[in-house]
Amino acid sequence: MNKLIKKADVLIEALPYIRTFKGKTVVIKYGGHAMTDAPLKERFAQNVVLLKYVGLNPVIVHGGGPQIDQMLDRLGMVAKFRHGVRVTDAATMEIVEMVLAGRINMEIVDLLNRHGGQAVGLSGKDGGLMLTKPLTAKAWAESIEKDLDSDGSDADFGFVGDVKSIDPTLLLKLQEDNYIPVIAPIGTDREGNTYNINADLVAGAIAAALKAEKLVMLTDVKGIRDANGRHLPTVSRKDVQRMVKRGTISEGMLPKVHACLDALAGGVGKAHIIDGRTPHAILLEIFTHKGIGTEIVA
Ligand SMILES: Nc1ncnc2c1ncn2[C@@H]1O[C@H](COP(=O)(O)OP(=O)(O)O)[C@@H](O)[C@H]1O
Ligand SMILES: CC(=O)N[C@@H](CCC(=O)OP(=O)(O)O)C(=O)O
Repeated sequence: MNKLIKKADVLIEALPYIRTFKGKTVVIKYGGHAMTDAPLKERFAQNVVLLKYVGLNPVIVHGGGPQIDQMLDRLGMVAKFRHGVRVTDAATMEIVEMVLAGRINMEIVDLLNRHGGQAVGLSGKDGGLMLTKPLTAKAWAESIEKDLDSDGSDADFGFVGDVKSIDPTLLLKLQEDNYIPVIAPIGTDREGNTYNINADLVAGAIAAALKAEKLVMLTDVKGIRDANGRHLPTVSRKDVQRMVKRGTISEGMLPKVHACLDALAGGVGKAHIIDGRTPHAILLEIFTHKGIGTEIVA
């Protein structure tokens, strides 16, 4: 009996959050490192569908970096990165689009639908959702606060893009009809060139365009660590800026925190970085007092 009462207590703990977030949008970035085994993927889908059923509007933006690497390897092609960005020539772009907008996007849509959601797969190309521009080495250096020229590697990234603008009309229409949009980080410019975009950047831009209540990034670490390796449950915009300057935040965490700060500046309520390998990470972060990851507050 006690066990059953505890179960009810857990549901009740979620009540104030369900009330607060009812009707609000939550953009979830599902990183390739968080898509590990099948049971974890099922739990991800259950979490997202539950959010929808209790009245939130989840929007998924997915990555798939490790899965692109695997496919390139199978085809005998070599994955090349410079400053955390995949150098994307025309042949690599074809594979990136096939893996992200094809395989991974469809897999997530299928998972959500099997768990009772009504998911729709998109890329930035659909319905004029996203306009893309080439990402120059200079712009990237500025965004990760590094001087790329100083180490002699300011060469072009190829078909790598940055978000120029988002038109949320299609997403709002889908939300109105109760669909869950699942977005691959691929877009075009006005000339029709296809670009590969870091999924963190796309998630941040979409969260800002939708003025989402929350941006939740699922990755493969517990959240942000301080200089002594201690987990930080809450950080402010200023804390993050200081940590970036000191080099405490580096590598793959840089585009993530930049996307989070941009989203907050664009009107998003809170950004969260959580370990997507923890079962039920999304529900634990959104519906419990303590949360499990790092929240970044404006
Ligand atoms: N201060 C920090 N706190 C936590 N992780 C950090 C920090 N600085 C750098 N990192 C690195 O960022 C990585 C997360 O980025 P990445 O692996 O690119 O994520 P994803 O593939 O999910 O987009 C972590 O594995 C960690 O090595
Ligand atoms: C330009 C660039 O690097 N694009 C990424 C897009 C996928 C991504 O961001 O995937 P994760 O979120 O799993 O890292 C790539 O090609 O790997």
